[in-house]
Amino acid sequence: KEKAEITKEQQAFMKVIVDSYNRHQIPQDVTKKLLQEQYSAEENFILLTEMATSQVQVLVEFTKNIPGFLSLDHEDQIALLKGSAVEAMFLRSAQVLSTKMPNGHTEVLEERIRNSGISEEFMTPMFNFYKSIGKLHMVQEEQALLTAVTILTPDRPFVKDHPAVERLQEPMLEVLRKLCALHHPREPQYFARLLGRLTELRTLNHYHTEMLTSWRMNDQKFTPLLCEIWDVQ
Ligand SMILES: O=C(Nc1ccccc1)[C@H](C1CCCCC1)n1c(-c2ccc(Cl)cc2)nc2cc(F)c(F)cc21
Repeated sequence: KEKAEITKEQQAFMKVIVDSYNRHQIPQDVTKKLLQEQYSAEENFILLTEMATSQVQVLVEFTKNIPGFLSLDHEDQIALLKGSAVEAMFLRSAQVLSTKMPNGHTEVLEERIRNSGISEEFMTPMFNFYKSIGKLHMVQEEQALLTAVTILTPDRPFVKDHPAVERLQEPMLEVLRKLCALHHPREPQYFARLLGRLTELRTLNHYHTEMLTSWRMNDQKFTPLLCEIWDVQ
């Protein structure tokens, strides 16, 4: 009989991660701002750099609460954060877009993003990803754990002690697997589909530098933190 039920310690472990994820939410003001009006490409770019900078700070706080993360080699901690920040931002963006909104708001939000200044060629892969995340109807615990699993990806560039990261990621994947079975009992493949989204997320990683440098405006300015995290400037 498969160990289906979530044990007491797994519940405690999950609570730490979900509480931290909820505490470290990006203020939904990016959607409020975007729903207010269509900004120029310049204004949207500034909004993106502000949101992305605060998202990285929030991501660091969230990651510090992942059990065992702070006992990893310090350089590996940096490599994991640097390697997952862009994916965490796209994952968060997808979750923001798939949040239930009043009638018509999602369509307006989508329109504003399409006209934000991102060049046309990146719209399809980006919105395909957003749509595929939306179709999963993830519950909050799944979102929090999926973000933690993304951060604890052992094969990021420059990670030295892979096994140490795997040892942290494995219990997370185990709890996530049980959560998926619990919340999506009629979809036995749900967990596999969820992990498949992480592969799609990596492809967005490849595009992100070009998405930024091809933003419809000249001499894009980045914060020092974003220069660190995004391979720009
Ligand atoms: O801010 C953002 N995303 C963010 C959210 C949460 C945390 C950090 C960043 C930007 C907006 C986009 C429109 C201009 C202003 C920034 N954003 C993106 C997005 C991010 C990076 C690149 Cl390269 C392209 C698009 N996809 C989004 C989907 C949403 F539902 C959405 F609401 C905001 C979204």
